[in-house]
Amino acid sequence: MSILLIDAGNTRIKWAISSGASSEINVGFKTSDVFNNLSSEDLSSVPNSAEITHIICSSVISKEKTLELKNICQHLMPSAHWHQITGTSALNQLPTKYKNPEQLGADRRAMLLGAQQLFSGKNILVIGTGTATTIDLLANQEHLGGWILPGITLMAEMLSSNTANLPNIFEKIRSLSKIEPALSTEEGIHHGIFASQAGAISIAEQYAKHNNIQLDLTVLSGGNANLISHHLDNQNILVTEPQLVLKGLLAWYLINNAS
Ligand SMILES: Nc1ncnc2c1ncn2[C@@H]1O[C@H](COP(=O)(O)OP(=O)(O)OP(=O)(O)O)[C@@H](O)[C@H]1O
Ligand SMILES: CC(C)(CO)[C@@H](O)C(=O)NCCC(=O)O
Repeated sequence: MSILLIDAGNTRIKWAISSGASSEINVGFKTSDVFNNLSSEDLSSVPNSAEITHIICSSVISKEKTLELKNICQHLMPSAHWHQITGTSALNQLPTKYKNPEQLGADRRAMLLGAQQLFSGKNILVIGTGTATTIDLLANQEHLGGWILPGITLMAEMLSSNTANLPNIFEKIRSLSKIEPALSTEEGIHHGIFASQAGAISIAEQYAKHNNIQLDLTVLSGGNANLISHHLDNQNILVTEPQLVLKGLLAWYLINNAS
C-alpha cells in the first residue's frame, strides 16, 4: 500500500510517497515541479503508481485547477481514493478559534496538524514561507489564529510593479548574513524584505509572550525557510521542516485511520 501526498501551492506543487506508517513520516519525501503544467505524462513518473491506494491533497490553487489535478490523478491511479484536506478537517483533534474555519487555507490546516503530530503537546509558532508567508499560533492544543503576509518573492515583485523607480530584485534574492541599513536601492529592498518577514515573526513571538503563552517551538516550513531561519530570534527553539504540509497530510491520514 502506498499513499500519494500532494501539496498544491500557488507557486509550486510538491508531492511525496509514503507507506502510511507513522514511523516513516521523516523519509521518502520528494519535492518536484512535475505537476506544474498538470500533464498526465509527468504524473506517470510517480513511482509505483499502481500501488497507490490513497491520494491525500492540500490545494490552495483554484477549484478548476484542483479538479484538473484530481482528474489526472484518477485517470492514472483509478483505484486510489482521493481525499482533500480543508480548514475544517480534524477539528476534534485540533480545534481552532478561526471565526469561519472553512476560510482557513488547506495548507495551513495541514501544517498545524503536522506540527501537532510531530511535536505533541507543544506550544508552537507554525510558519509557512511560500508564495505567501503565514504565521499560525498553536497553543494549549488549539489554533489561536494567525497572520498572512506576502512572501519574499511577492514582496520583491510588488515593489517593482507598483512603483516607477524600484527594480525587481527577485532573481537576486540570496541569503543575507545580517539585516542592516542598506546603502543602495537594491540592497534597501533586499534588507527591507527580510526585515519585514523576520519582523512579522518577531511580532507573533511578542504576542505570545504578552499573552502568557510560553512557546516551546517555532517551526519553519516552505520554500523560503532556509533564507529566513537565521534571522529569527529564539534560535534555540527553531526547527526547520521544509515539507511540513506533506507531513501534515500524512498526519491527517493517520488521524482518520487510527484504530
Ligand atoms: N526551486 C524553487 N522554485 C520556485 N520557488 C522557489 C524555489 N526555491 C525557493 N523558492 C521560493 O519559495 C517560494 C515558493 O515556496 P513554496 O513552494 O513553499 O510555496 P507554495 O506552496 O507554492 O505557496 P503557497 O503555499 O503560499 O501558495 C517562491 O515564492 C520562492 O520565493
Ligand atoms: C495564505 C495562503 C495563500 C498560503 O498558502 C493559503 O493558506 C490560503 O489561500 N489561505 C486562505 C485564507 C486563510 O487561510 O485565511
